[in-house]
Amino acid sequence: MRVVVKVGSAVLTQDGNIALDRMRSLVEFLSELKQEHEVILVSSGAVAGGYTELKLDRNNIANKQALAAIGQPILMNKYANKFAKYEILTAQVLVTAANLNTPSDIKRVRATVETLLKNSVLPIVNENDATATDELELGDNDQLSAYIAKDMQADMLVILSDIDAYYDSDPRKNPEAKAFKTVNKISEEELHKEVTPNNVFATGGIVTKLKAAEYLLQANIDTFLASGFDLSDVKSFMLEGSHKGGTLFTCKG
Ligand SMILES: Nc1ncnc2c1ncn2[C@@H]1O[C@H](COP(=O)(O)OP(=O)(O)O)[C@@H](O)[C@H]1O
Ligand SMILES: N[C@@H](CCC(=O)OP(=O)(O)O)C(=O)O
Repeated sequence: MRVVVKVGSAVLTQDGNIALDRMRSLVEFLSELKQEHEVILVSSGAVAGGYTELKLDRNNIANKQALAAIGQPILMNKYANKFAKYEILTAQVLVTAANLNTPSDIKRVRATVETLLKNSVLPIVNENDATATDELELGDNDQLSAYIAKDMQADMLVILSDIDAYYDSDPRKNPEAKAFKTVNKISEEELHKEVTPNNVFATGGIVTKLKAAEYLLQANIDTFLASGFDLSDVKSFMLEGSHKGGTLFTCKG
């Protein structure tokens, strides 16, 4: 199986710093996953990583792009060091919308990624925020990870978030909210919900995760949404084949 794993800014940062313990747990999990599957990581956190070093006003687009330029190598350096402990070589793949536009653009990115995977290297993908012409052209990394999953011909997308599942209403506002275990269909109404990200560096909230899952449902690719804080559900699902927590978006069954 080829698996794309997406991790959000909220998971990778804590109290204005990169959350090293969480990153360590993530790297440990991905190293295990990589023993059984081909793995592509889509990691957010460039802007948040930049902000740990330089407190520029994040409401200004040029500042945000500059923060991403500062933060991206910091993030990659941390990943490279942590994966080296498992003797895994990492590679940075930065893309903009233009790289995923036409079949021949996509083919070129895929050739790079295929070569990395064939050589057992872990591709770490992010948007090239520093040079994107519109503000974060692709919108956010939930949707970027869905494009990557489809364009790189992956079998599955895993989204690791600051929330452990998709609920019938925002669990931070409604303590009675119930988690969905499996979702086969996403309605238009759900795709147009209010956007309520839970972190200053996060972008899309649950809506962009639903859009990503919907895009992949159309392509017959499953999406599994689980917590990036506590990896026990994603480990059970991906390593032991046991669905305990987390939401599976699938057209099968
Ligand atoms: N129905 C819902 N189910 C789950 N989370 C929801 C729902 N509605 C709103 N949310 C919010 O979406 C947040 C996840 O999005 P976001 O903060 O952008 O995370 P990330 O940084 O992982 O991309 C949750 O923490 C939660 O506050
Ligand atoms: N490319 C940006 C991604 C921002 C973003 O989409 O964040 P998130 O909603 O936490 O996945 C970055 O690396 O900061």
